[in-house]
Amino acid sequence: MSNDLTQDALAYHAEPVPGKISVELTTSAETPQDLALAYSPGVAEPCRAIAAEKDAAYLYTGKGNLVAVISNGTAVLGLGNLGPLASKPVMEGKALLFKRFAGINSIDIEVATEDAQEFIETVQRIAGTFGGINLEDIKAPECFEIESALVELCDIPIFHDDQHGTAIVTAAGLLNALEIQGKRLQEAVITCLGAGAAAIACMRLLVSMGARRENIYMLDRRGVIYNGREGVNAYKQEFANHTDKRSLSDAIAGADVFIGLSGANLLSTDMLNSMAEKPVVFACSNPDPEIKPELALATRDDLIIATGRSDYPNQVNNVLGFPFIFRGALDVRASCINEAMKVAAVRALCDLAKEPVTAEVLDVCGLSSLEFGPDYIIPKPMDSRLLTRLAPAVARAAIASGVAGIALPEDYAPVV
Ligand SMILES: NC(=O)C1=CN([C@@H]2O[C@H](COP(=O)(O)OP(=O)(O)OC[C@H]3O[C@@H](n4cnc5c(N)ncnc54)[C@H](OP(=O)(O)O)[C@@H]3O)[C@@H](O)[C@H]2O)C=CC1
Ligand SMILES: CC(=O)C(=O)O
Ligand SMILES: [Mg+2]
Repeated sequence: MSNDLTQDALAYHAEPVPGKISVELTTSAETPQDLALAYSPGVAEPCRAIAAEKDAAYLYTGKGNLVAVISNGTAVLGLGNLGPLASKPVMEGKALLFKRFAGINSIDIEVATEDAQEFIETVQRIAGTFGGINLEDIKAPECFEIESALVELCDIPIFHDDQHGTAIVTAAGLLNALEIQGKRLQEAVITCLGAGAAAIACMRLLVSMGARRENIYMLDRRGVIYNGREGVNAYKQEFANHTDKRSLSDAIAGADVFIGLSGANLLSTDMLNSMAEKPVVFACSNPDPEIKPELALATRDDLIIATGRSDYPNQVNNVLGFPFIFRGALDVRASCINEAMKVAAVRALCDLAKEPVTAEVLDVCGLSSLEFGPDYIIPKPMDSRLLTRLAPAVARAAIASGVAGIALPEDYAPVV
């Protein structure tokens, strides 16, 4: 890679052919006999079988290993409302990650509407084609209504990645970072900048895992969300606090944890200096974090910092979650991705980070050594054990919580 990220990134997306994904055949289509099976007349047989029993679609079509990545482009990374077409590189990117890390076929679909009901109806009508649906980069608060409606309407997993993928990876990274800093989630004071899809879901999961609701200060563009503030939607209201803190400077003074799910360069060095000793800073806005790691580390040396990016240590990004969570869910034909499955993924991620890093990962990262500690709180996306640890943990949790459609084979070993 040269020093010109813009040129490199555009060239990467343009060559060898435009985009990042393609469709391949899985069976022979070379002879008239092949075509007589693949198309007319043979194709009528699986059609009849599926018409008689819909689960036959899992036997005779690609449905069971196909996930749609669906967006309307209203919250593209931290870039804002770029619209559906401009979100396509991100959605193709998610499809790439599904295939690369979990062997899941994935197609991006960009829906041209900002109306929640229109979006729901569009997705509901095409949902049966897929084994699961990954909603992506849909802004809050519409994303909450969209996801819960589709969960009710569809019998396949519907998963808003920016909510739950992010929450799972953030919770895992935070539990490990706090352990290294000698702190406990139950006592940690958490300042969360951002009150959208990712922030609300992250704070909800942290509370369900032991964080104290009253120790969380959530902020949006207008500052701290406090009891009695006007114009606060129901989702933000869940995190309204009894407090006279109003600004980020007020809310971050003395905090143990900063979680940024907002926008670029919003955390100043003065704010960082005002945090408690041994703080944890997750500056997770993409592509540009709330504070650059080099600036944060130059400001104080007792912190642990993570970002959402691949080019710094400690990548707290939903890529560590969604491919493997869907792999586990698809492999047992789960009807949804529930809390038990999410918590199983958090635990598996936490545990994997404490195991020795493999030579394969060190090699691909260009490192000679790496171990659990301030610069390694969470596994690297290239760690092939993510698949073999997270997918079975999620699949078993689906079975134990009664949402699996089929049993897991005893010798289950997911491969890409
Ligand atoms: N690392 C990771 O894995 C992930 C990172 N993210 C990042 O999180 C961010 C938010 O994404 P998402 O939740 O999907 O988007 P949403 O549009 O749903 O939410 C954005 C939130 O950020 C707040 N915000 C934006 N700018 C500021 C600001 N200057 N000061 C304070 N708050 C601000 C908004 O405030 P208001 O409500 O007032 O408009 C809103 O609450 C993005 O940068 C995204 O890249 C998201 C998912 C995964
Ligand atoms: C990583 C991701 O999904 C986001 O930043 O929106
Ligand atoms: Mg996203």
